[in-house]
Amino acid sequence: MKIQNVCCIGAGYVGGPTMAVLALKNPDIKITVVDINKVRIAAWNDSDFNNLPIYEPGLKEVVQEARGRNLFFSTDVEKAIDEAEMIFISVNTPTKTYGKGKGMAADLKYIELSARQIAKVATTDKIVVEKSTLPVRTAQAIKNILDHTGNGVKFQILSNPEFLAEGTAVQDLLNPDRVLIGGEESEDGKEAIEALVNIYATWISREKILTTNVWSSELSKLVANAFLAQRVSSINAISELCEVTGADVSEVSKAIGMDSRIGPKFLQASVGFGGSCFQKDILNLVYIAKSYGLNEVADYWEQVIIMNDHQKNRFAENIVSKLYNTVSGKKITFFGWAFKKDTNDTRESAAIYVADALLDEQAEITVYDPKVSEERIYADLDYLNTRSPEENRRLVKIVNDPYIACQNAHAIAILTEWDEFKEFNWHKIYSSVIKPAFVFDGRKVLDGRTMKQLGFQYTAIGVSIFNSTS
Ligand SMILES: NC(=O)C1=CN([C@@H]2O[C@H](COP(=O)(O)OP(=O)(O)OC[C@H]3O[C@@H](n4cnc5c(N)ncnc54)[C@H](O)[C@@H]3O)[C@@H](O)[C@H]2O)C=CC1
Ligand SMILES: O=C(O)[C@H]1O[C@H](OP(=O)(O)OP(=O)(O)OC[C@H]2O[C@@H](n3ccc(=O)[nH]c3=O)[C@H](O)[C@@H]2O)[C@H](O)[C@@H](O)[C@@H]1O
Repeated sequence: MKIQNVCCIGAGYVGGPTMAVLALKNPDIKITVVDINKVRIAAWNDSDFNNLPIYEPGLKEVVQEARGRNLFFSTDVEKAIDEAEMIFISVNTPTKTYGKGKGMAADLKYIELSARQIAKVATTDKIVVEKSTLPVRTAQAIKNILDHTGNGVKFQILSNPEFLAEGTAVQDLLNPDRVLIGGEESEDGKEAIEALVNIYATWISREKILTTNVWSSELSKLVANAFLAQRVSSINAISELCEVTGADVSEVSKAIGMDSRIGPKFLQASVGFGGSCFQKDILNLVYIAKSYGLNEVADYWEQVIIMNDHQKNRFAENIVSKLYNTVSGKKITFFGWAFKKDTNDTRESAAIYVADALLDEQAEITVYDPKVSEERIYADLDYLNTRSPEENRRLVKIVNDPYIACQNAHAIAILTEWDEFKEFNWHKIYSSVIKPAFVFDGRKVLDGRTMKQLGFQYTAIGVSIFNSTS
């Protein structure tokens, strides 16, 4: 089966870049990405490619080439569904904030709405592809909704989870470790799988395209994120031990990572992992395990989140204790607000929680982040509901110049590992801050020895206070 018309519901961090690359590599397939968010669609269609709603290195160039040729962004959801032979569902699946499973389970209301909309509009047979990250067995629910439309249309459901990481989305899409496609084991199922394999095979070698049953595919996505987050929590747990024993966590990471069975990636100690998915997907995994009565399994994975919360808290506590047990009325400069470098995404960023803890202690915070907007930072703080929006605006200032951000600061905290922080004129910064000049490096981006030579009281995650050389 040769697919000629594809629709993707959801023009977010996954739908936008994924479909842009699919369109780039399949110029003969018409791909329409739809969203109910008019502002987002307008930004995808902006004549200035610098105004795309998502910042990802290389994305602008891909959209520039494909948009208007075979890639389209639209708010006309029904038309795009009707015309498509294959429909990707790439809507958000946040943690539930109400009712049963609150704070743990995935909220599938946007998935259900998408399925209902497909059921309502479809007049020809469709392949529906789960691109969003979903609890295992969601395909069953989608199939139930679709199969009860009563209009004779046949649907095949595939699971095709996305493994891209933000900041490297385009590279990850162009050169993925693997593509995973789960489908029904029937003849129709196999045909649907093959149709999707063919789309990816235009640029990815077939050995990297893995096909499984639907449930393995759905579950593998949750498990992949859980394993990755577990590595971060594991090394972060060790970072605390390093701080009290004189070991240096970077040296430990290197030493263990050289064992080919462990490997060097994802062993970077930090102020805690953020991002829209790690926490949400592990909580979802925990919820699923509990719902099957697998309490030990649930407890095991929950510990990854507990450790991550602890890491964020202790970073904030350390700042307070080093600043003579009070930050009340003191200016703390944050370098970085995004959850990692090279993205403007701030969802679940450690910076939000560290800021909240310091604001509780009556600190005044000035933020510099090269990509995150002022509105976003205030929205993140307002969302917590810890204090009024007016209070957040009074206590938190956002500036575009890192040197102005540091003037008269009592401490500088590094929350995101932006490369440019290494290139700053730290000598100039030293002269403008209040002494002793404290720097708390939550990402280990700076060279400890140089910082100390410049006169800073420099503390980094996972480095012992007794170890003055690193
Ligand atoms: N952000 C990431 O790096 C990754 C995310 N994922 C998964 O992909 C899914 C999507 O994530 P993001 O793209 O980050 O979310 P997002 O929030 O950036 O985008 C989702 C979009 O779907 C739209 N939407 C919701 N309901 C709709 C409907 N009924 N009709 C039309 N549009 C609708 C929203 O307006 C929004 O623009 C989630 O399940 C997430 O877990 C998977 C891999 C990576
Ligand atoms: O499902 C998802 O949303 C995606 O989640 C992660 O991607 P992402 O969250 O974009 O970014 P990561 O590079 O995984 O980083 C996540 C967080 O962990 C932190 N991290 C990562 C690695 C590390 O060694 N140390 C560390 O603290 C990062 O700073 C960041 O806050 C996964 O890497 C992707 O494979 C997956 O598709």
